[in-house]
Amino acid sequence: MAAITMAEMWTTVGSTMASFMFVWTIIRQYCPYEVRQHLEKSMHRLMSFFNPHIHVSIDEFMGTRLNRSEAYAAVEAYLSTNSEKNAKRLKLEMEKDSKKIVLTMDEYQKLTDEFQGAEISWVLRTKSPKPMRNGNNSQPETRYYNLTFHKRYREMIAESYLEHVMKKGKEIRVKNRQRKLYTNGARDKYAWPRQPMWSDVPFEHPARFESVAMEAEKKQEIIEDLLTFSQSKDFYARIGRAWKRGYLLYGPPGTGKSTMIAAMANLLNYDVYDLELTAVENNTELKKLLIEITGKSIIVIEDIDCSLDLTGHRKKKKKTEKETEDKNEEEEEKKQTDLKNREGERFSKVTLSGLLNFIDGLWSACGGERIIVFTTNHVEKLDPALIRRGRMDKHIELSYCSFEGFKVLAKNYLLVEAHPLFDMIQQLMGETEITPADVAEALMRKSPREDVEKSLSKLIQALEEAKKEAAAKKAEEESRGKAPAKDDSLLQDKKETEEPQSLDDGAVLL
Ligand SMILES: Nc1ncnc2c1ncn2[C@@H]1O[C@H](COP(=O)(O)OP(=O)(O)OP(=O)(O)O)[C@@H](O)[C@H]1O
Ligand SMILES: [Mg+2]
Repeated sequence: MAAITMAEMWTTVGSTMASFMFVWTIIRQYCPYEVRQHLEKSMHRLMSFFNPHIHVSIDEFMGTRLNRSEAYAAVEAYLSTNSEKNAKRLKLEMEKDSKKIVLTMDEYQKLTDEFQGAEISWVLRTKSPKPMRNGNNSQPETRYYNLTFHKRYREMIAESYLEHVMKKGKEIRVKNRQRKLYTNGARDKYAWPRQPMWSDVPFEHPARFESVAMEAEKKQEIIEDLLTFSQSKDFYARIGRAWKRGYLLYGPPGTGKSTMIAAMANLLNYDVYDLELTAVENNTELKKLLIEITGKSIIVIEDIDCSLDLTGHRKKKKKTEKETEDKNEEEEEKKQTDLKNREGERFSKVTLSGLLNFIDGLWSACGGERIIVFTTNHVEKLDPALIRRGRMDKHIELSYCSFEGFKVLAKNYLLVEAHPLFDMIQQLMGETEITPADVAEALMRKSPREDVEKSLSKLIQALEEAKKEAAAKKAEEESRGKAPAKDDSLLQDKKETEEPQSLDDGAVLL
């Protein structure tokens, strides 16, 4: 008897639900949008009166459809790890600028999360946009995440959980994003519509610190320095300094300066902005470029000594030299006008002070978390003001290959850690200088038949040649040294008339 009553009850519930759904479908179809909205709102109000749960919605777009909400993207990333493990209906997505495919929860899939003892549930829903006045509904549905939790956790969710979701979500997005290599050199300034200040390509350099030939201790010190910097947001805020750090990489060509920059970017997961100073017209343009640079980036100025004449040295003003100086200035002016007029000639007015402002003036703090790297083959040519600590905080010399450096390359290129020929290589390396680039070239396999022994022999040959060359050069220098040094006095005079100039240098002509 009871079973029959139960069955009857379910039939009644079922038919009531069916009637309700039927009526609701008719309402949805035939009721004007405003009435429907009104009914929905009233229903929500009625339900929330009895419901102990709080709902928070996070829309995909803010204001216009063009702005995808940062919060939505962060939630999506945060939930992606949870979805991969727990959701049954997933969607595969590959976001613009992301190097990884992401599995996100599908619409109406529910996911639960736990935080400080609270159970939180997330659902991805869609909502139809408001129809236009003419009744057309051309806009697609928009998505939003709905977050539900019990009202007793209200404060905790608002104060800690949402912050936790945003932080974790942003971290995941940074990890998954496709890093970029930007350059300012390839822009046509007169093109219309205007081209962006920086053009970019995906940054895919494979260099790693493990493969950089360098003494282990020195390498470790650089790695620690970089990691400490990237984790010191609070420290920099506390001491009142912009969150940035300058590195000066110097050494002969082929010693791994550019390779190290790529390794730095890969270690920290930063973008790289390769700033071509010769393509920057003036300080204002430099400032504009700087504003566009986002955080988590390495700004690189390669061969700073060649980029601009930024040494800041100028002739001493002696009274007796006044006339010559005037004449020189006239000539210089003429030279500049000639250059300006020459078709296609670039005229850069980037000054040393402009560059210094770029590095550590008021403008340097915008964007946050950035590393500035200068590379040069001639550190002695640079103005001390440019590379003093605080601007270029860490000076790293990359020099000729040491035996320890060679062992890194041998392990990397030949997969060997020891070999009978190593002793001979060590001895030769103590007698002559060879760049890591030359060692790498010798160790590079040129045919499938080349084995370890052959590669090491090629290196020994390269070392012997380098030794011979160095001996020949030394002999030539010695023979020149014996000849009367006719230019020495002149050189001395020149040195005396030069002195470091203050930073208010004028325009520099390229
Ligand atoms: N320290 C190193 N460790 C590993 N490989 C190196 C190292 N130095 C040079 N190489 C190899 O030599 C090549 C040239 O090196 P890289 O371009 O980094 O030199 P560089 O110091 O930037 O030279 P330049 O001053 O001419 O710009 C790289 O492709 C790399 O394979
Ligand atoms: Mg280089």
